[in-house]
Amino acid sequence: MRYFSTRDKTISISSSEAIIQGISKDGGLFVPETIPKIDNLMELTKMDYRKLAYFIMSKFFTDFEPTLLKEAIKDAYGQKFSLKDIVSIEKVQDRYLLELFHGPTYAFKDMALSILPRLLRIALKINDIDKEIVILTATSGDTGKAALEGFANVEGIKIVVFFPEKGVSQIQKLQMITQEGENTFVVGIDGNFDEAQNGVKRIFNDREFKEVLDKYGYILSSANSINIGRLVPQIVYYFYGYLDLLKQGELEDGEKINIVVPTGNFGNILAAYYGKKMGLPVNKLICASNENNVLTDFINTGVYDRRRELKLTSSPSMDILISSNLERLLFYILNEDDIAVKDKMERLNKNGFYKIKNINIEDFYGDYSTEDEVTKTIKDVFVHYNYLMDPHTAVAYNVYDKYKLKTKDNTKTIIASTASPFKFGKKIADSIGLNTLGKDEFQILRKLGDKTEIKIPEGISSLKDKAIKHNNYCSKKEMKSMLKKFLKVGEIYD
Ligand SMILES: N[C@@H](CCOP(=O)(O)O)C(=O)O
Repeated sequence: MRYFSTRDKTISISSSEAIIQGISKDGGLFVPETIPKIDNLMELTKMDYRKLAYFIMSKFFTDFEPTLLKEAIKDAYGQKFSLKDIVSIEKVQDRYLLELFHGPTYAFKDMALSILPRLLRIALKINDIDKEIVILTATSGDTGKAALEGFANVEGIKIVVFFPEKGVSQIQKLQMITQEGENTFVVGIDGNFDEAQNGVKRIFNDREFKEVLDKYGYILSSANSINIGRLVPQIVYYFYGYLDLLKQGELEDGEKINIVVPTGNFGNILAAYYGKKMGLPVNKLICASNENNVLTDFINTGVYDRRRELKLTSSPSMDILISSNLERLLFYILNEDDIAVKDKMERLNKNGFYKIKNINIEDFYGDYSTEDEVTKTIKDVFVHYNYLMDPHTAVAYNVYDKYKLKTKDNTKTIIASTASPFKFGKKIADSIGLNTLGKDEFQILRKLGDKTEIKIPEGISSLKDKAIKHNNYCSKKEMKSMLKKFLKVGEIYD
């Protein structure tokens, strides 16, 4: 399988090269030359998560030696996940919540970032590269910790995470700044996620700086879903969720489902889109946004317009106005026209918006939730169904409620449940009516655990006593110099 850039199909590289590069040198994202097809789903119901992961990933990562890929999958989806089945499906009201947060950092990002480090190391060997990889990551809260956890103490790799200092929850911040590992570097920036992501992309596109890094034996890669090595592992759990419902007799073979995804950078829902194109029987992909509803507007009007104020909400991982992975969807809805994709991306970069005439995007439905609707949903679902969900999942749950009201569509529906509620303790506690006045985050978490009789995840409660390991802060303009300081590269280090 070869991989093209969404902006230049003459760029054709292997899957291992695409995983190493992360983002194409022309700024585009790598897409597979064809999307493999899967039929006879009933056959796959016999597979456990790891076997299914291999079955799917091996179709995309075709230059990976089968035994090495199997070994990477076995190591990745092991004891770091609290469930033998890695994910779980919970029926709440009339829908199925696909819980993706039983990994080491309690967010769905673990599903891919548990294996990306292993894929990267194999990819380096395939391409006979003996340089040190510097993983550059911009996070709005969940990716950062999942990347740090995945890459910490991995030989030959350094992991650098930039996060919006004021744009993540207290637990998300603590998870990152207490990260151990000499090869880890965490920096809070004075901007928002989009500025962090733009800063990372600027560094990726800085040819001169990359030559300097090369002189010091470094090459850059990405842990964000712009990396195909992040996207492909995220396809697996949508098949797994469908097959689990098939096994349970909740679905007939071939019966179509809707999939609702709380969406920010578009990597998670795009994985479901790939699943649909591969043959997963999907009716609608419901893209659920918070009040940063740039994607809702795009899906409904064909206009992508980031010229609006970025709102800080209770679902910080979705506080994004530049959804990077939408570029891959554009590639398909523009009939794989790389020139057209390049033009739209340049317009977005220069003018802040672009328009797709006669947009053909019937695979998707878009809507959003206000903060008040999120609060009400968290409370109502807890009170009526005794199910506690995090704010991102509540966005998806509420958007699905509105979808059903509007369309009267009764297709069975999976909702991606993307994070543990205990990463957002104050919001959840306030939503269900607990008194949090004058209490610190850990007192609130204890109160929340007592009230709901849910055990606080060990990795969250233990943060209370963890030492702060990273105390770095910079302006969005100083990201490159912070990186140079960490890597000890550049004139002063020559
Ligand atoms: N929601 C993300 C933002 C980056 O998304 P990614 O899927 O491209 O890593 C976060 O939590 O950082």
